[in-house]
Amino acid sequence: MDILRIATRKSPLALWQTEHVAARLRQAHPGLEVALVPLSTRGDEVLDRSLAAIGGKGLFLKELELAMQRGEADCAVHSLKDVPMELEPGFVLPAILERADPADAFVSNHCDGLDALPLGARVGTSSLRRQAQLRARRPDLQLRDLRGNVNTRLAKLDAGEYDAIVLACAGLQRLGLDARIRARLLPPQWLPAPAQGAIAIESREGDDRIAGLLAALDHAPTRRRVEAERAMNRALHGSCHVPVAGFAEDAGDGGLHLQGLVGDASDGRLVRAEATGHDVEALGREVAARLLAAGAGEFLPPA
Ligand SMILES: NCc1[nH]cc(CCC(=O)O)c1CC(=O)O
Repeated sequence: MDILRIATRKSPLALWQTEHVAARLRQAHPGLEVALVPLSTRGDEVLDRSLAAIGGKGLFLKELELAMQRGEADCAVHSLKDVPMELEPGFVLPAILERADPADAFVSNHCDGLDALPLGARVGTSSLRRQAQLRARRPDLQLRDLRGNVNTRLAKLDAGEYDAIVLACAGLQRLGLDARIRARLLPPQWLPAPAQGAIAIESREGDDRIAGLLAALDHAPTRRRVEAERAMNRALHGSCHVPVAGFAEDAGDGGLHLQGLVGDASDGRLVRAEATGHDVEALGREVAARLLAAGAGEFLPPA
């Protein structure tokens, strides 16, 4: 009997996403045995410093890729927003699942939204992208670091360390925590991370049997949208060290509308750009070029 082994991180959200992929694969391929291979990654272990500070592209991917290289797993499940713009050589993404809610969530125990926060309120997020957009809208807020998995972050909010925190709606919904979402932070004013809300499956390049099994879960409209967002981010040399946001949606005529934003997490200056097009790579590069023409280069690390 055929068996497919899926490498996964061990956080509750990663395990939910991998169980979801496993269930979809069993449904698509009756008779296929699907097993999980849970692994620790450096991104999960280093909680005391910000991800931007410890650096290292693909902090959440490395150990999973090593397991695939050693032949201990056939594929790995990721949140696509955590996958670097350039994959490690020798790996591919044969499946990108239909996108869940891409929006960021405002979570608080006493306020209904960002504008309702009292002057000088404490807001927790370690994401430079979220910090820049918070500063732009509310320069008075005190921004505080907040790391750890979704449940850890909620526990710190509940313990009173923050007046509000910002998380991805998709993660909260997957964990059955929708009730914690007090407001959705929405485009065009607030943009999510490129590919937020999309799950991707990675496998070894040239492993056509595995890629063929995984491809049954690919959702072409989602792939187009997130590829436009990632092409923009790639052209800006974006990573978790850079406050870049991007969001593509269907323009109606088979084309896509892509909005992008680059900001400064320390002073809240933002540069925005948008464009519409059919070629996702060209569209991503076009929005990146417009952002740079509008001065985004000042907020980006030297190329
Ligand atoms: N950076 C961590 C991370 N990676 C993916 C998600 C949420 C799920 C998704 O975007 O698909 C989260 C948590 C968060 O940002 O609140």
